[in-house]
Amino acid sequence: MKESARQWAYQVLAAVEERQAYANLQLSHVLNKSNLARMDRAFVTELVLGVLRRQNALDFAINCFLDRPGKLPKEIRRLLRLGFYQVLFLDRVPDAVASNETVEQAKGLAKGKFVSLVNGVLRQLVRKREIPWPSWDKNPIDYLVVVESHPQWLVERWVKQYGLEKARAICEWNNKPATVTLRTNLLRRDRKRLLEDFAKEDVEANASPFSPQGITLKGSSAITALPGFLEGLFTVQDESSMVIAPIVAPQEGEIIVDACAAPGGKTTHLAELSNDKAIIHAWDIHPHKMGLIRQNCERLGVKSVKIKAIDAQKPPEELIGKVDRILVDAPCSGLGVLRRKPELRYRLTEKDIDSLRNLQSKILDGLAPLLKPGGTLVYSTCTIEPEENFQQVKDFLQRHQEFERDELMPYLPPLEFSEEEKRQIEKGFWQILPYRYHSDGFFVARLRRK
Ligand SMILES: C[S@@+](CC[C@H](N)C(=O)[O-])C[C@H]1O[C@@H](n2cnc3c(N)ncnc32)[C@H](O)[C@@H]1O
Repeated sequence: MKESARQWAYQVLAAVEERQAYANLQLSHVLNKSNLARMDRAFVTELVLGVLRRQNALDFAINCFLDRPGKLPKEIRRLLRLGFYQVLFLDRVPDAVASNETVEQAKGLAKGKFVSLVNGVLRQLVRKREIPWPSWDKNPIDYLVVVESHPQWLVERWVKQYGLEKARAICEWNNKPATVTLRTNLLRRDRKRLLEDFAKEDVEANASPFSPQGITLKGSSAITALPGFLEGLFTVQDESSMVIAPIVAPQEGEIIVDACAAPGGKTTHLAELSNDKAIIHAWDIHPHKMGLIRQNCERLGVKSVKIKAIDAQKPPEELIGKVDRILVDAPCSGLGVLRRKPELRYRLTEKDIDSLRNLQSKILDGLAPLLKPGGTLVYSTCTIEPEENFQQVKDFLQRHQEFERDELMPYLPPLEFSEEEKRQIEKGFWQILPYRYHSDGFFVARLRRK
């Protein structure tokens, strides 16, 4: 039987929902197995990420056409989400094709019992198209929950923390497709030359303002097929993440700890910035992630990294007082990267934020004694929750009077900071909101042992 992009998309969505799989990992797993053409692969990706980004809106629309929405079996709802997404959000798929293909798929689900319901609901949608969406002016919270598909608790949290307009900007940004950005491997190329290599191969790419190593790609490219991938001339990294290693500012000959390192994006950056001549300890609690760090180091030709499975809450005692710089790129709720991981918003709860906050403070406490006097501690997360960020740092400084905030501005890229950002940066930390620079959301603080 000919493989269909829609069937693969359904399968990935089922794995995300039933087995709590990560959509991006499941997509690459499934696409590697399939014999789909390039365009069809892009279509599967678009369907999966699009349906996850718009899940609440799709459910709201589907429910408008059902008498008893609660009775709809899960697999039929999943299929209808796919059908509705194509009709409501994809201009290039004709309505008739979207409906017919969805009805075809319904024949293979729930013993074909819902074919006529699926058919009826989709025909009505195509005919009527009017969905009574909540209005931004009358009920902004419902609007963000339904139209922008974010859970109520999160919307309320962001509105309280950031106000309505910013919360809306964050939610809207989370539903945009993510761009691909690369970091030039300074050990092997400079950015100008890499951009020239790309231009010769007709790969559209631009220099990023975030980092002298950063490159933004136009459109979606298969990364492993880009010129220079196998030779390790670059690595994939979001622009916000590229900001962190320069803040650590590693120097040749120093002892550096990257305490939460896997898969090694920032470890290899630290190695590049120190000309591969520092001693970089790359730790992560999960032994199975060691291979990822190793692969990245090998492909990029990095030799100065010592990889070990270590719980950063209990680091080796022999390093006490010996380390020049520590990076804690902490495990966090990841709420700054929802455009890359759209399913996360439906999985996280406020309790998760509390337990992560606990873990983060234990990791910071565990690592603090390793630093030499005058040493640098950089704490970063890819979330925008104050408890995991500003408050975490404030609490740490309360508990550890031997630490103080350090100057941050000299280490930052030359962006046009808002007044609010400048005020933060003066205090030694910076919260990047995801829509602000069209990047991932990130937080970073630079501290110094007195
Ligand atoms: C945000 S990710 C790190 C990303 C990485 N720095 C990079 O740039 O590629 C956080 C990492 O912390 C690790 N982690 C969680 N708990 C830890 C602990 N107690 N000690 C060390 N690592 C931990 C997770 O396994 C995860 O790989």
